[in-house]
Amino acid sequence: MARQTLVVRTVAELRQAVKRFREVQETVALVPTMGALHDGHITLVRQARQRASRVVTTIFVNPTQFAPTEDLAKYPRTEAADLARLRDVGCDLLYAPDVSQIYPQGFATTVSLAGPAQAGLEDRFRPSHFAGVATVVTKLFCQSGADIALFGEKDYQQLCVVTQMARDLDLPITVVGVPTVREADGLAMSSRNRYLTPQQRAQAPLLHRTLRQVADDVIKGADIETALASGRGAIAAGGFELDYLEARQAVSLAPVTSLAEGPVRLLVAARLGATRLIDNIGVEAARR
Ligand SMILES: Nc1ncnc2c1ncn2[C@@H]1O[C@H](COP(=O)(O)OP(=O)(O)OP(=O)(O)O)[C@@H](O)[C@H]1O
Ligand SMILES: CC(C)(CO)[C@@H](O)C(=O)[O-]
Ligand code: BAL
Repeated sequence: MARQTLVVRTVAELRQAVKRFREVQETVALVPTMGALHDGHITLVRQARQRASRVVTTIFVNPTQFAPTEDLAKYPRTEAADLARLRDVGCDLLYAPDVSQIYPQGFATTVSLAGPAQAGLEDRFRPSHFAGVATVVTKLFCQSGADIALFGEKDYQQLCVVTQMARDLDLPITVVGVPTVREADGLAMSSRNRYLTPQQRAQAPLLHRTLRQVADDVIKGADIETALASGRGAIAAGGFELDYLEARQAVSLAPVTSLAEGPVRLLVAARLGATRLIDNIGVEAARR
């Protein structure tokens, strides 16, 4: 039977609801999102249900992680449909705060960290992005008091940043990564996929195909830089504007030049017209 999904919009209501869960010794899992929910998000909620007795999903399009040139204003907002999906999957609570609940008047603190947040990659192209993410995620952790929080590997650098941040700040929460959910043709599910024209949608799976090809080449013994150079060529030939295609140590995100320094993660970001897509795979996982 589908569970009821209660909707709350203030910190006080959120705390009250979580306190009620705690009174009967429930464990609470948090799934932070920006809404426009797809099967990737729903997989996070399903995994959350397996790992905790209560699930809180948050929908908040966080302004501080968008640069002024980015898509904050046009970011898809589909709360009624999102709530229906959350009800179907048995999420207990939707926390959909107004901006004043997260950044009340006079808010003056930013959480920023070195390590994976400054490893280049997304940070090179979105320089204030991870400070915005780290700040809002810290707030959501503190406001909810959840025991665990689930994040998708699709945003791999974000997962590394949040994991490091929780460890560095002794936040009393366990961060759990969930493998990327893909369309049948390999495209990583993303709320931004809906911006793609039919022609761009047909081009988009090339990103994942190229990641797999580079991984295969490296596994067969190719030099990592040579395999990446050929991957970069394929992505450009496929009509993308490439931001980066790089190999990194999977935990620290430090640059790597050989599998011996592994585990190795391949990460890519590229644009089709105005739409920016990201993806990544583990080289060792591609062996399977
Ligand atoms: N395809 C996916 N598989 C697994 N997790 C995902 C997937 N897409 C998003 N997530 C995770 O869902 C959480 C919320 O992400 P978000 O709401 O930004 O969705 P998104 O689809 O990544 O949106 P965007 O297109 O803005 O990047 C993040 O932890 C993110 O990594
Ligand atoms: C983690 C997050 C919800 C913080 O705004 C966002 O970056 C996202 O949706 O991945
Ligand atoms: N999925 C990460 C959120 C962002 O791109 O801003």
